[in-house]
Amino acid sequence: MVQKSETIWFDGKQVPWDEANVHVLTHALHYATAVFEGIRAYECADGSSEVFRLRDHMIRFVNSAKILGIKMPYTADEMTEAAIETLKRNKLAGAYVRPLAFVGEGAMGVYPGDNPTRVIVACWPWGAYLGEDALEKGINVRCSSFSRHHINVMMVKAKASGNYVNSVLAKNEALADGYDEAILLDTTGHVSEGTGENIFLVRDDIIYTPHLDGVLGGLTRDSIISLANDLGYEVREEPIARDMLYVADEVFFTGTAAELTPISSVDRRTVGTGTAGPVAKLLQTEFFKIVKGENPDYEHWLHRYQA
Ligand SMILES: Cc1[nH+]cc(COP(=O)(O)O)c(CN[C@@H](CCC(=O)O)C(=O)O)c1O
Repeated sequence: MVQKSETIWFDGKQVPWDEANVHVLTHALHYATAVFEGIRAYECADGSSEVFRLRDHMIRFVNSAKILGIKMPYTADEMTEAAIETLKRNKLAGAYVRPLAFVGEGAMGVYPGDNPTRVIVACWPWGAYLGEDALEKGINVRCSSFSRHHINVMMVKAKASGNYVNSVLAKNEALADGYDEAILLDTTGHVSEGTGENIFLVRDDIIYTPHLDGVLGGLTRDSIISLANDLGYEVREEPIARDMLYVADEVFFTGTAAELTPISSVDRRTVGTGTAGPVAKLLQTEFFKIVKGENPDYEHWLHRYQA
């Protein structure tokens, strides 16, 4: 259950959590005409807080609406301020931040007509996305029987609510089969991404990740690629066949909610030694130093605030 905070930013106003409601004939409830973001705020060692790559997330948020043709009444800068206002109003030093823009009530039917776009920002504490042990010990995953969207069926660069029906189907199947998470292949059978994460593998100290064509342009993926390059690793963005995962030295997920989560087995095949490998551990350690404001080289990624 989500741990409630006091208020939610709703169309420009702070509204009590339990009063942030909509009508059941809200267009987006029926037709998934909605886009969202997942952002994390972290409490830093010096007592301040920061929101990781906040403006980059809000640029993606506005672009997601543009891709879906949903009118967006606020700019990325206005949404950036709305997130900070809501974190401070709720005195949250660390939190998960969820902006959502959705087509409201009015006309029904596939065409949303001139129904209004409603926009919210909700913030709440959210710990380890895939379980407390996951970050340390890794998780067991399966390749899903569901393919990731073809890039001309769903617009995967948009963080669109409708894209997540595919994720829910894959996640439900994986959990029902005794796994922690699913990896989705694309319609050509190449490795795509997780239900809510990007994916990386390591082989002979070279890091591989699927190219951006068919996956959400993850900001954690982007950050880890920059960090890996800065640490001297070669990162190759290229098509990856499923069995490359089976013989990899390391495999791991990245995402705002998942942060950097090692994968210990794929389709019941142990990855490397079955625990977090040295490259994943190094990147995870350095990533957490960055998001907690302990590495000044990456200060430009941090939007500081005082809860
Ligand atoms: C499909 C997908 N791919 C990659 C990513 C990683 O993107 P980024 O967060 O910018 O590094 C996410 C984020 N998934 C968000 C939603 C999770 C949820 O269950 O809701 C998140 O991690 O916040 C995805 O949903």
